[in-house]
Amino acid sequence: MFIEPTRRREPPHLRVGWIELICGSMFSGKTEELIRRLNRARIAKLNVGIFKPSLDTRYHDQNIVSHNSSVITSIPVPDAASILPLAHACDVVGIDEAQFFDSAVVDVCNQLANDGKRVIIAGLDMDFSGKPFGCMPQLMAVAEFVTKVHAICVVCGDIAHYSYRLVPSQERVLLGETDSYEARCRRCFHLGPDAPHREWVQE
Ligand SMILES: Nc1ncnc2c1ncn2[C@@H]1O[C@H](COP(=O)(O)OP(=O)(O)O)[C@@H](O)[C@H]1O
Ligand SMILES: Cc1cn([C@H]2C[C@H](O)[C@@H](COP(=O)(O)O)O2)c(=O)[nH]c1=O
Ligand SMILES: [Zn+2]
Repeated sequence: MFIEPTRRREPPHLRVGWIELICGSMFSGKTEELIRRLNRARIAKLNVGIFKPSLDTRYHDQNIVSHNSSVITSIPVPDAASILPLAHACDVVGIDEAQFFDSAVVDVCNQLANDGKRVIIAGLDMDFSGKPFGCMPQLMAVAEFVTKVHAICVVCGDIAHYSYRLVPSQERVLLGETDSYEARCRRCFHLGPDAPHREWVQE
């Protein structure tokens, strides 16, 4: 488990910020981990701002919802630059679905951290074809802390780090859940549609 660096309450001109990146496949717990860290920052009575790309309206316009139904309210923004003015008064800035943001998201995170804010940003590191997604590689490079979380392969039960697409679309952006994606390990990802899913085992 990630142990948060302590944030002392220095005067604003002495504050040092940083970037924490949470990455992994779908169903790996990125959103749960983001919500956990943001809730703890709120318990510490820090001013927390939470943002997501307005493109992602899967469950709710404003809420960020994990696959396990943890919820936190966020501000949907059309692009990364829109975060800066909205985060002005924040001590901690949370950002979900980083892979959908434009390339300015890297500068935005750097500016926020340079301004003394703790930035916690979560996103898919690979798309459905196993290629690095959007600005995630750049974010990994500039973040002080990178946490890679893993799902469970629904085919064989091993650790999964791929998001396998179950529908034929080749579009990079295709919003969806278990209807269109499943978590798979390296071996089962490459087995494709013929992967033999294990049966449920009754105790
Ligand atoms: N294949 C899977 N592996 C692990 N967790 C899964 C899987 N399928 C569904 N889940 C659920 O998804 C939750 C994680 O959801 P979430 O934080 O939204 O993940 P992410 O943001 O990485 O997609 C887990 O706690 C678990 O309840
Ligand atoms: C792999 C992959 C995923 N997506 C979409 C599917 C979901 O709507 C989000 C990821 O959500 P999560 O919080 O990580 O579960 O991204 C996509 O558009 N393209 C892809 O290749
Ligand atoms: Zn597997």
